[in-house]
Amino acid sequence: MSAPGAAIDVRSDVPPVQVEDVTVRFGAITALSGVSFTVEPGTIHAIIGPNGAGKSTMFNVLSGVYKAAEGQVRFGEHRLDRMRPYKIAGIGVARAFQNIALSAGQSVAENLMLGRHHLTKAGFIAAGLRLPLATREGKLHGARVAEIADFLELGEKLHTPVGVLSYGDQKRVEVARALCTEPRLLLLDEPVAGMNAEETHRMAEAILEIRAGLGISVILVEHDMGMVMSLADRVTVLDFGRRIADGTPAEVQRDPEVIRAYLGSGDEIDPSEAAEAAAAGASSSETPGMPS
Ligand SMILES: Nc1ncnc2c1ncn2[C@@H]1O[C@H](COP(=O)(O)OP(=O)(O)OP(=O)(O)O)[C@@H](O)[C@H]1O
Repeated sequence: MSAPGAAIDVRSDVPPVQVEDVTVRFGAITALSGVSFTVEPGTIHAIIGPNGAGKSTMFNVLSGVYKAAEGQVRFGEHRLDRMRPYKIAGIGVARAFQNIALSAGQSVAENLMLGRHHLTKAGFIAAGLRLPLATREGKLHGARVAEIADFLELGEKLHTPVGVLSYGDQKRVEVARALCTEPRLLLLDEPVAGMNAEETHRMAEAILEIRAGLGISVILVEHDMGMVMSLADRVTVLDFGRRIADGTPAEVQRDPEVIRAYLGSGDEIDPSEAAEAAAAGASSSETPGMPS
C-alpha cells in the first residue's frame, strides 16, 4: 500500500481545484461562509468537521448540486460551481455517494458499465441491437470494466447481483462505478460511513491505490477523523460553515481550534491522539485510528 505523501506519477491533465471564498446560504442559515482551499493535483484532500460544519454542502457545491451565493470553484479552465451535475462527468469529475445508489438487481459488471455510458460512441440503442460498432466498443468497455473491478478486488464478483454483496463490497462497487467514468478528480462522500474496521481498512487502501495507480486527485468528505488522518495528504477543517484549519493531518490534528471544535461537539478526537499524531509527523501512515 502506498503511504500518504508518497511520490506518485500525477496524470498530466489533472489541474488543481481552487475553492475561493465560497458562501452558501439556506434562507437565514449560512452553511458555508467564505471558504477557500486548494486541492493540489494528485493529492488526497479531506474535508472534515463536526456535525453541521458544512461538509455535505461543500460536497454538493463541488459536484454542481448546490450553487454558491458567492465565490467560485475552479477546476482548470472549468467553473465547477457553474456546472450542472450531469455535465461534470464530461470534464473528468466523478462522484461516489454516501448512500449507495446502485441497481441492486443488476450485476457488478452491469452497474459498472453504466459508469461508461457517456464514453460510448455507439449509444444505448445501437448497443441494444448489437450493431458492429456497438459490439466492438462493448468488448473494449467490458475489458476496462473488468480491469477496474480487479483494481478494487471485485474481479471475482463481476457477475454477482449487487444486492447480495456485503455492505463493504457495495461501497467499493460505488467507487468502481465512479472510476469507470475515467475521472481526473474523484469526489467521495463519507466513503467509510457505516463500515466495520476491516471494511474501513480495505476502503482506505483502495483510495490510496487509486491515487497512486491512476495519478488523479481525490477529495473526500469525512466525519471519521482517525480515518482521514492516516489517508489524506492535506485536510481542510470546517466548523459552523467556516474554515478553521487547513494543513497536513498532523498540523490540523494539533490545532487548538480543531481540538476545541471536536471536543465541543462530543465527537471522536482524543487530545492524546492529537499529541501522538503531532509527534509522529505528517508523512507517517501510523497515525492513530488506522491500521498501517
Ligand atoms: N437543504 C438545506 N436546507 C436548509 N439548511 C440546510 C440544508 N442543508 C444543510 N443545511 C444546514 O447547513 C448547515 C451545514 O450542513 P451540512 O449538512 O453541510 O453539514 P455537515 O458537516 O455535512 O453535517 P453532518 O456531518 O451532520 O452531515 C447546517 O446548519 C444544516 O442544518
